[in-house]
Amino acid sequence: MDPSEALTYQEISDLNNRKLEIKRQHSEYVENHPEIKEMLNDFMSAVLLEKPSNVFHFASSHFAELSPHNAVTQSPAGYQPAVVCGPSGVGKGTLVGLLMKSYPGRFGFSVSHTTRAPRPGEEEGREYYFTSRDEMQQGVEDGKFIEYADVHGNMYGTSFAAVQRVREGGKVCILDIDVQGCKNVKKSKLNPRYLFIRPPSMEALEDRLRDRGTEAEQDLQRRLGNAGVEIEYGEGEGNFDRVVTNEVLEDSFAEVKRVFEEWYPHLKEHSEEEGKGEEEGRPEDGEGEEKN
Ligand SMILES: Nc1ncnc2c1ncn2[C@@H]1O[C@H](COP(=O)(O)OP(=O)(O)OP(=O)(O)O)[C@@H](O)[C@H]1O
Repeated sequence: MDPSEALTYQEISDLNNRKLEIKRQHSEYVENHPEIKEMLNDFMSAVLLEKPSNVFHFASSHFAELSPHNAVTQSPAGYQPAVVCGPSGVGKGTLVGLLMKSYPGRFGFSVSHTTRAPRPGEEEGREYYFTSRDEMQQGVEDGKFIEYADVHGNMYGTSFAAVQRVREGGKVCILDIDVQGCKNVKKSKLNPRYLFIRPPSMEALEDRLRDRGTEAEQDLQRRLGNAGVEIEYGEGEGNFDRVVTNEVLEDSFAEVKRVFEEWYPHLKEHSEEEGKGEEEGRPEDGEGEEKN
């Protein structure tokens, strides 16, 4: 080789650094997307089970089931669910409530399972599916839950079947969840759309939580303490399909509507006027019961 073509020490070192940086970015991406390994493992298991003669054909139908295009065009499984995630107090519930009002009958919430006893007035399958700890643990072991948590000695969780029921009703199932729940959803096979709502600043977030007045000081501090890493995760490359900053509510809601109409074009056919009075109910969590 012509010595003039050889790389300088500096160039080699730059190349090595670039290689390390790319490797780091790849690992970070894979770590933030546990569904990749899950998907590949699933594919491998399906191949070994079926032993197809044409692996290319088999792969194309196996992965076609996961494609967002298939999911949003109304397949027998219904519309692809949507995760709305963000730190506590950012305005997820407010924005989701406005969405439901704007598109009556188009969205639904899944009914969670819980091991706590029903309260007076609560109905099986309306507020919750009430179950025993043994039964719920068995369900978790059998992979029936998308996500679950143990809160103050009771288990709560979202089952695949509950989301499926909303989809079968022809509605888009919305999962209004925190970052921890979102990470669990990512480990599951649900394959939803992911929207992250971020606050314009930590000060604005604190003001909102204080003005809402639903948490004691210690709980409020805990929520604010978690918000920093949650926002960092929300802004992380490739972690969410879309990120919306909730500053002026009117503007952020207009943006959220644009995102949803892009994801679910059938929403454009529906106006607020059409379904007046047909407001969508969210299963109430019950007073003082806080799962995050
Ligand atoms: N753009 C906004 N500007 C000012 N206040 C807002 C805005 N959006 C929501 N809020 C207010 O902030 C408070 C928190 O909103 P909300 O309860 O919807 O948050 P959240 O993200 O659902 O919280 P959590 O996860 O704790 O349920 C509410 O009092 C709401 O009215």
